[in-house]
Amino acid sequence: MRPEPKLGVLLINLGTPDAPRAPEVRRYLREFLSDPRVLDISAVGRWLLLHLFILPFRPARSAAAYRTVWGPDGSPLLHHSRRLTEALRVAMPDVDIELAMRYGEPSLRRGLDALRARGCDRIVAVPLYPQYAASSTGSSVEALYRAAGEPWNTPFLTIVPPFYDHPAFIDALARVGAPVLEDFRPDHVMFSFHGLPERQVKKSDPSGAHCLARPGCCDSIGVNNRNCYRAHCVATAGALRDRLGLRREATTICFQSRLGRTPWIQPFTDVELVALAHRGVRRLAVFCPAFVADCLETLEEIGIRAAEAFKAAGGEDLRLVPCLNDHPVWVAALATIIRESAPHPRALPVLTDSSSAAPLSA
Ligand SMILES: C=CC1=C(C)c2cc3[nH]c(cc4nc(cc5[nH]c(cc1n2)c(C)c5CCC(=O)O)C(CCC(=O)O)=C4C)c(C)c3C=C
Ligand SMILES: [Fe+2]
Ligand SMILES: [Fe+2]
Repeated sequence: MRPEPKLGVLLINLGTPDAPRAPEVRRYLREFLSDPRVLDISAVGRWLLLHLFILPFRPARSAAAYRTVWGPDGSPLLHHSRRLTEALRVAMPDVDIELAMRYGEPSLRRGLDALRARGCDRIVAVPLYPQYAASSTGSSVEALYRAAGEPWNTPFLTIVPPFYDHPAFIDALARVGAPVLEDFRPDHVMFSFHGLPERQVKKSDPSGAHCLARPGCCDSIGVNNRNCYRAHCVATAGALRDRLGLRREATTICFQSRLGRTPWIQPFTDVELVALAHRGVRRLAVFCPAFVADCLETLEEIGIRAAEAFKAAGGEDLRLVPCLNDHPVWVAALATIIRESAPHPRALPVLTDSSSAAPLSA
């Protein structure tokens, strides 16, 4: 008798260094920034940029930044991702769940092997990036297909698509954020997303004529910008703003964490912070809805550095709204998102001798 297909879930996040020290950060950055989807320039250009300009200087600086947010359980990104995995195991006791990272450990290969060892031939993979970017989602999916294709008996994959406007995701963001806004009483709310080179946004536009071609190109999603990271971010921010009942004028959408001299998508978080303070905003709350887990980019870049910059420009206080992490509403929302994508063994009617309405042979 054919065994019941066993479903496994693989949660995938970006990855993080093993320790907040220059050698470990260098190893992490080398793997991350050697990815042609991240530094999408010629192989020679990437090698030169990495080895002449980034790896000699950035690891020490980034390691110092990591040290300011490193906890007793290590990197916040890994810590929160592990806790989410544990909580999801409790919420979905009928499936096996593993965590994997695109770069570093636990690797995609390790996660897939662990699921296979437990008999999971069908795997639902969840890239934990709400908005699509070729350098985050695309890279994870490409590496997943490669790793899944290595063994003799390949698993059968279903990949959860970007969930940037999924009502359960938006609702979770709102439920985590609302008590913070209630307590902090900001006079302005910022939605700060990870940035992306403009070139990468344009490459996701199959027409080559829509993305970043005119102001407002990201205000709605159609066939040409359906994979546009910036349009996904605008959709997340708009849905969250509406769900929280905020006025458009009391909010700002912006993009943080740029690297190098190539043009990155605008407006920039560090510029907007100062402009808001100069316009008289005193209390600023910041959501980071591109990240489901708190990490260096939220805790250090916004929680520490942006807060200092805002106050130096005349602001009174900046409050970082925590990421979804392992909050119970997010765990429930993620379970919903996964169940909606999971292949149901009997989702499609199968015609067999016993189930077919008409006899096979008249
Ligand atoms: C939200 C999804 C992410 C996209 C898209 C993304 C693109 C992207 N990132 C870099 C460069 C760096 N990012 C770094 C950290 C980092 N990036 C993301 C997510 C996305 N990146 C996360 C979750 C983190 C935090 C990891 C952690 O350990 O906490 C870093 C490393 C830190 C540093 O040295 O500043 C770099 C570098 C590029 C170039 C890029 C797209 C082209
Ligand atoms: Fe990044
Ligand atoms: Fe766009």
